[in-house]
Amino acid sequence: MSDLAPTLETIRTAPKVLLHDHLDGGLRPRTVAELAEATGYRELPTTDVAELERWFQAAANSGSLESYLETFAHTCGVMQTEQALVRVAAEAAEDLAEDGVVYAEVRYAPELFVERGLSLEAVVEAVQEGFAEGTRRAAERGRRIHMATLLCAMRQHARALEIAELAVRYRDVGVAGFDIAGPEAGFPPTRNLDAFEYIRTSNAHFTIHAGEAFGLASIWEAIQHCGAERLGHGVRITDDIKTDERGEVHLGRLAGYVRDRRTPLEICPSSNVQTGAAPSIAEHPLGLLARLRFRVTVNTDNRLMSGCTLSSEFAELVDAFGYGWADIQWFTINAMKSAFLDFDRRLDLINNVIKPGYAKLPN
Ligand SMILES: O=c1[nH]cnc2c1ncn2[C@@H]1O[C@H](CO)[C@@H](O)[C@H]1O
Ligand SMILES: [Zn+2]
Repeated sequence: MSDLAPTLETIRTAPKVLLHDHLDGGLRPRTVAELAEATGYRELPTTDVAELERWFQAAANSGSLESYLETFAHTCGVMQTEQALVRVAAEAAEDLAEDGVVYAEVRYAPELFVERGLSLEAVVEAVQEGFAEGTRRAAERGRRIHMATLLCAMRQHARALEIAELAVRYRDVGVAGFDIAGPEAGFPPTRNLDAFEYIRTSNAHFTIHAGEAFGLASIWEAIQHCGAERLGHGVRITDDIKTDERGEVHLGRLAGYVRDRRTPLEICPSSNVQTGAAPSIAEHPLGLLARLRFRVTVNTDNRLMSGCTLSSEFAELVDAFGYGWADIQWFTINAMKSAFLDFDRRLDLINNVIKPGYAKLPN
């Protein structure tokens, strides 16, 4: 492994794994503008591409999850046709592959794309077609990426069981799991118990956005009542970790449980700073959680709203915490171990793509 400190440029060449990325939070700014024009969406704050890019980041930089989420009205607004969905999904696969991501689970809520009459099935099929197309185009440029899909239900709507059924119905064609997203405060995960039970009894996988805008109660419900396999964000688990006067760290029972069970935390540093879940990257709880050997993974959440890539998230962590290549490989293998992919294929990616990739980094 290279002795040189990782830089944005070299991180881009290393194989990476992404578990938490929203399709409707990752559009290219130019695509938002072009799709608005093509589909007759008139609500954009501006049609100038550079201004639009700045607008999304500034508007998402709001300090609260609720106002952060308002920016999605515009991305979802331009994603109401099959063609638009195919294009957005294809570009997502291409952009991730170009950034050196070798395995990605990209999520979205099908119920947000039915305003102009698409069925939930048509939405899923369009996105799968786009992922296949983007994967093909990336391969032509010598980039291999495996794209998997997670279907989200929105916490504030009451369609979770229906979306869970959809996820199971499409599991053999690339839908790897289920999630709930949207505002956390006031919408505890237990409102959707029937959906989670359906997923579990179908031997399917799910993660839950929990411990981002709301604290321990949300994480506890997600894990102990719903049976979540992973936590979307989960950063508020630090509310159950105390450091005493001597500097010794003590885990409460829930934090201990999460660490003992190796429950993966899908941490998204820049997004957390924007929504106020963390004060800054340098003070982000990821540093403590990684030091305590929680199963930490690094993710983008919304590349458009945060103006980030997975590589830029790692580069920020390198600056803030002094991480080296061994740490980046650790986060990457953590993510690959936690993926909703068959065990033999996870092992294959770890042994035949990730480890050799880090072994031959430039030095
Ligand atoms: O960090 C987040 N926390 C909760 N919900 C989110 C986050 N980022 C995006 N979404 C929500 O998930 C939907 C499906 O992709 C998006 O439309 C957005 O409303
Ligand atoms: Zn998210």
